[in-house]
Parts: sequence; C-alpha cells; structure tokens
Amino acid sequence: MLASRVRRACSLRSVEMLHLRRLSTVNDRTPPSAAPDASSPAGPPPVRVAITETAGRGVFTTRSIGSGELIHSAEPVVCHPSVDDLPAVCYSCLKALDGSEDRRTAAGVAFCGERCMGRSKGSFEVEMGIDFSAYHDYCRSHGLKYPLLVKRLACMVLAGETRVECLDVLQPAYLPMGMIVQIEEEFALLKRAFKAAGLMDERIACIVHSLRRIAASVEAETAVGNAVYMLPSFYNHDCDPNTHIIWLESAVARLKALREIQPGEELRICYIDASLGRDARRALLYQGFGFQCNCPRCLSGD
Ligand SMILES: C[S@@+](CC[C@H](N)C(=O)[O-])C[C@H]1O[C@@H](n2cnc3c(N)ncnc32)[C@H](O)[C@@H]1O
Repeated sequence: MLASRVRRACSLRSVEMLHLRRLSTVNDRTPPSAAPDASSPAGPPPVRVAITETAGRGVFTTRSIGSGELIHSAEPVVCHPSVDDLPAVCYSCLKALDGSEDRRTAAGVAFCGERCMGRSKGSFEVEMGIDFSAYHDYCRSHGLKYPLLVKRLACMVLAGETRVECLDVLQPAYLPMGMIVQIEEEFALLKRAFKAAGLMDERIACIVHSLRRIAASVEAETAVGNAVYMLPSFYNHDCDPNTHIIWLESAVARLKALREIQPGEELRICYIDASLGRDARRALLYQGFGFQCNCPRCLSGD
C-alpha cells in the first residue's frame, strides 16, 4: 500500500525526473552526444534562472522567442531505460533500437553504437560487476523507475564519471514522510546489492544518502525510460504554458515555445494534462507535487 502511495506521489512530483515518451510523428536520428543538429540553437540558451514572485526559482527568457522556436535542448544528468524495455532501447541514450543502427550488445543490454557504448564504459563495467537482479525485480514488480536512476548514478559516481554532489542544487525543499519511508526501503535493497559485491563502504553510504534527492520524482507509466535534467528542473508549471518539452528519439529533452514570448517573460511548462478541469488539475498538482497552483488560469477560475 505504501509502495503504491509513494509511487503515485513520485509519479507527479517534479520535472526533475522526466519520463520519456517516444514521439512517433517525429523522426530525428541524431545521437544525443553528437554535434548539435541543425535545429539545435548554437551558444548558451537564451534563458536565466531567477526568483519568481510566487513559485521559488524559475526560468526566464533573455530575448524574444518566436512561436515554435527551439529554446534549448538538455542532455540528461542521468537516464535509465525502463526495465521492461531492455534491450529494446540503448542502455546509454535511450534511443529506441529498431535494428537498423549499429547496435552493440553486452550482458543482456544493447547500445545504439560504439559511441554510446564507449561513453558509458566505466559505469557499465561497475554495474555489470554487481548483481542488481533483486533490485530490478523489485522495481519491475512495484512499477518503480527512480531507483534505477539512483543505481545508475551511483555507478557513474563509482566510475568517476560524475560527482556525488552533481544534483545537490535540485534538493527538494520538502519530502512527504511516506515518501521518505519508501525511499529507505528501496535504498536498503540497493545497499544490499552493493554490499554483496563487496562495495558497501562509507562512500556508498554517502552516495546513496546523497541520491535521495532524485527520488523526489518519477513518472511511473509505460515509457522507454526516465531521466533527470538540470536546467529543465527549474521550469515552473502553468496550466496554460508558453513552453513545452519534447523528446524525439533519445533522452535529449527539447524545450520549445508554444507561442511568441517576450524578453524577460517566465517560461513555464505544464506538468499535467492541461485539458483537465480546474479541480482535477489542482488536485493532481497538490497530491503529486505538493503545491497549490497559483497560475493565472487557476486564479481566474478556468
Ligand atoms: C520542478 S520545481 C520548479 C523549480 C522550483 N520553483 C525551484 O525553485 O526549484 C517544481 C516546484 O516549483 C513550485 N511551483 C512550480 N509551479 C508552480 C505553480 N504554478 N504554482 C505554485 N508553485 C509552483 C512548486 O514548489 C513545485 O514543487
């Protein structure tokens, strides 16, 4: 019972961790780590993070943006395929593997090519040295995905690919007690897997503790995988958003303008289904994310 409660809460808590859907209408085959594609804006994104009047930090434009414009894209800090999608998805970039690419397989998972295999080599080797089968089973049976991200990030830290503090800036101000209890249960399982591999030391305890912050959110629906991003995590919600976030074939997120946006305007995305009625939207945002939406649409009673 607790698991499902937490899972629901997690599923809507934040955009820090985003659930990646494949958009079948778009066909972008550019690998995420390749040079920017023609549609990627060059240079730094035309945005800044600043304090809003009502919703903590937010993302603001630094220039006018045209309707439909790609504002910026974002590589995930960490991503992981859904357990059920292994090995139909690249283990590194989450690109769906349809057989036409330069696929590489190893230890029951697949990579879309040499490049992806090479860039996750270190963390993959750490991961393959540990038996995570009980952990995967637990995640599968409970429909959980964020623990997989925690596992991946822990392996990246152990491999020296990233630092344990890399997500500190995303620390949520508040985690409900039910969620904390659930997180402890799952982390006990994760710690056991590391311990069985002879890796349970102070460092692992510290990593696992520190990675609680990403347990604050995940969408637990059928998807190719999940990811945590840095800049997109600062986008606030609006029930009538001016920006949306899309994924094409990999874990690279693209933030696009839904209309003309003036310089200095706050960019907001919609965390939920904006077509829902006001009461349903507000209930979802409160139960899932823990905030009372104060966007203009809600305040107008629409
Ligand atoms: C993904 S974070 C966005 C960045 C966040 N404002 C910060 O300072 O880190 C989501 C959190 O921002 C706040 N927030 C976002 N949209 C909001 C809204 N429409 N009304 C009130 N609070 C909002 C809530 O506290 C929510 O949990």
